[in-house]
Amino acid sequence: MIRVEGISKEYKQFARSTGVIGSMRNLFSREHTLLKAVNEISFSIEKGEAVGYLGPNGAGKSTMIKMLTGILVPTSGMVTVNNLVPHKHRKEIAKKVGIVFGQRSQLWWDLPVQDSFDLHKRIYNIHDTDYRTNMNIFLELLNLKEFITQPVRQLSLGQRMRAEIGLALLHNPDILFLDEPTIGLDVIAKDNIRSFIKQMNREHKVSVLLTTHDLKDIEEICPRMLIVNKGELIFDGTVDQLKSNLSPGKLITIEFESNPGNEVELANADLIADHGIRKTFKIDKGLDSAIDFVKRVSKRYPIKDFSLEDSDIEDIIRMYYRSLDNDNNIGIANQEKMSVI
Ligand SMILES: Nc1ncnc2c1ncn2[C@@H]1O[C@H](COP(=O)(O)OP(=O)(O)OP(=O)(O)O)[C@@H](O)[C@H]1O
Repeated sequence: MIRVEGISKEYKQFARSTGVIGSMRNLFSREHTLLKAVNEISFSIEKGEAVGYLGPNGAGKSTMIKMLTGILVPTSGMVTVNNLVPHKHRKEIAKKVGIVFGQRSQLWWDLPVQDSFDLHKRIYNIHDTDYRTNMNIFLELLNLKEFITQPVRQLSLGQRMRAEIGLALLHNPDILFLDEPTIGLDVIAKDNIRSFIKQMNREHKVSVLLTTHDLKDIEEICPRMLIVNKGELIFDGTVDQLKSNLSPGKLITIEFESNPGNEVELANADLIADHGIRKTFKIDKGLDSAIDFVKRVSKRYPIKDFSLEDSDIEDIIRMYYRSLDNDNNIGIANQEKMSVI
């Protein structure tokens, strides 16, 4: 469905001098440097997949979405969406994809929301039956009925985003590109948007490619994620793979029958919180060693209860991004690069 082969995008970045003399100089000299915003990236996305596209600021995410939707022309490499080259077949591609840019609107600002949907129907030549079916779905699931007659400029951010997503899906596209769809939304609005996107993906088989800084978006919607850094693809795998490869460990909280003091056997574990009979340990490896640890401890000290916690995905990604900054990607990032890509 989406094929990206060795795609790169270079931007010319012009050096601009400041001050009056500098401004005069800018008129005549156009010195520039080349920035590789996307550097030889390859991946493919199959029908019905939901993929998160993740990376620190400036990693090249929006640039990739713009190339996939035909807004930008790649400097080199091949990209096809439904076997079409996006920048050469913009009209045909537009019929097959829906696009939502969190920071930009596709709705008509001064018109009631309904008018944007009616205009979209005409532009995309949507059949009356399809239009009615989809409008009914969106009125209910996105709760558009709450504000469908209001001008777009009067909508809250959450309402506007619901309308944007409905509009992007009105012509039954095969693929939905979302560039930071939950940016600036409150927790409830984010939840609503996520469950709607998930439903469209799972039930209607709309493929989804989503860029975001909110890892909950990825966790909720996308079983697979691609991570980019400085234009390069550095991870392609599932959220669970990333978690198990990078997880700093599991936390085990044990409630003892009585306080065992400092004598608890600590092999393979760090004591990170000590509240007498309740102690929390961090285990470096996976689930097996955590259970082994509990078994071992329980043989020597009577245990009332215990609980296991995974590291939060936010912690894992934070650690991953930090490792990218260190030692030119030596360490976790490179191990990951080798083991997953
Ligand atoms: N039109 C442009 N001209 C020159 N440089 C650009 C242009 N657009 C983007 N860039 C540069 O390309 C790099 C990648 O930008 P891009 O917007 O794709 O990153 P991003 O991952 O979407 O970032 P963010 O998470 O901050 O939105 C950045 O260094 C940016 O400054």
